[in-house]
Amino acid sequence: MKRQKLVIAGAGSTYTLGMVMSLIAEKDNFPLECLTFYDIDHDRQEKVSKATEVILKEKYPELKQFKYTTDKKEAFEDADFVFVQIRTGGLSMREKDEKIPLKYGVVGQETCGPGGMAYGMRSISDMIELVNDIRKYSPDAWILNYTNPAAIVAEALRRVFPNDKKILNICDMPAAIMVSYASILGKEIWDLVPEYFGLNHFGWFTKIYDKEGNDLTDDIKNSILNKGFVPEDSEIVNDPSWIKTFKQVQIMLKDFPEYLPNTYLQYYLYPQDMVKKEDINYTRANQVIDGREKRVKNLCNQIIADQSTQNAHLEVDIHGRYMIKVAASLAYNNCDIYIVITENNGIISNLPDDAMVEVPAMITKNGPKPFAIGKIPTFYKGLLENQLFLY
Ligand SMILES: NC(=O)c1ccc[n+]([C@@H]2O[C@H](COP(=O)([O-])OP(=O)(O)OC[C@H]3O[C@@H](n4cnc5c(N)ncnc54)[C@H](O)[C@@H]3O)[C@@H](O)[C@H]2O)c1
Ligand SMILES: O=P(O)(O)OC[C@H]1O[C@H](O[C@H]2[C@H](O)[C@@H](O)[C@@H](O)O[C@@H]2CO)[C@H](O)[C@@H](O)[C@@H]1O
Ligand SMILES: [Mn+2]
Repeated sequence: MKRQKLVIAGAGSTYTLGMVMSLIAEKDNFPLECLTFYDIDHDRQEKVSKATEVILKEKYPELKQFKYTTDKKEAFEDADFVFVQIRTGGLSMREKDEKIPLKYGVVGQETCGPGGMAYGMRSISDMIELVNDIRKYSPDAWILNYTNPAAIVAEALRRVFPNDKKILNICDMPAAIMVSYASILGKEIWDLVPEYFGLNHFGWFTKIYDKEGNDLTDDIKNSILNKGFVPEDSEIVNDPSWIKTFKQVQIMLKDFPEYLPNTYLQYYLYPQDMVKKEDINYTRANQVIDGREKRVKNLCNQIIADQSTQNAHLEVDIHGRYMIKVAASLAYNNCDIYIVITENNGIISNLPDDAMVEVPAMITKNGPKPFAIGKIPTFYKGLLENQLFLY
């Protein structure tokens, strides 16, 4: 099995430690030769990197090299994979994306509505620059992108790099939802096979099967309708905001019983309720700044001070694991099925060919091979087109 040269761009991210723990958990499936961190913010990246050095020394001694840099050439030369997770403008701009629309009684959310559009406008130029930089030094590397708003970023990258077939945008939300389905069913997420269609943060599960082909959709629906729905992934299981969001899935399913909704549909189906629930003086950005960002910083400080992970609560999460599983399937032609964002090209036959849709695909070394979905019902087509025509 060829060992991979991986770069993480935006390595000062709050998600990097989870990604590192997931790389360790997946080392047999996606073995690394070297790992390089790249970020434009030296100090932010250095803290995460110093902690990562300790973690890797303990848990990944076979890794040949780990380094971190703000130099593009040093970062991107000779890479096999680049995982991208940047946030242009940082969490302080996220705060504005959320608070300004709320001031006008409109949904204030980082990937939906005016805030999502503003974040999109910021992300696009950095992402285009980053892809050009990566391509200068590694024309053949796979670029797997998590940077939000993934729907808008995917659309921009499709337009600017139409011939680059090694850029793949993904989102962890369908996978995080499937972790909760798996828990309902007493199974592992990797035992489930989804049927799903939509745009990023705007889609529906139409079926969930097990690997033997048994249809488990009604079991999941009945459980949600009768017992509610809760997050189960380690990163969000105890987070009050995510608990509230998952709870809303029961209401969505009661009101729209045909398919199982992505959690983000709450902002589109109940915008005024969402606005009412928000505190304009303390939005999600504030919660993340005071929560995940501080927690990760403290975790890094603890590991660096101890030069050990013995007092650190480190967890593997679905966010990290999902991207690595997709990467492994691309690298080794595993032909696993994952939900990814890809050009429609007839997959949803009554949506435009050039739409960037989120659908299940077989992930091969030649890229994602999405499965045909055919015509979607008018209601969903209308909702999706409303979004598409905004772009
Ligand atoms: N697609 C998904 O489902 C998904 C899931 C989780 C997070 N995300 C996205 O991942 C990104 C990171 O989230 P976070 O909360 O950890 O943010 P963060 O602010 O903690 O980290 C982002 C890092 O990116 C760096 N950065 C900013 N611009 C850069 C550039 N041009 N080049 C290199 N580095 C740059 C920052 O310095 C920072 O260290 C965000 O875009 C977020 O929306 C996406
Ligand atoms: O409000 P945040 O910053 O906590 O989350 C925003 C992101 O939410 C989704 O990602 C979840 C993910 O689904 C879950 O598995 C876990 O890893 O937590 C993430 C959030 O913390 C969404 O898919 C992303 O696009 C958002 O960035
Ligand atoms: Mn997402």
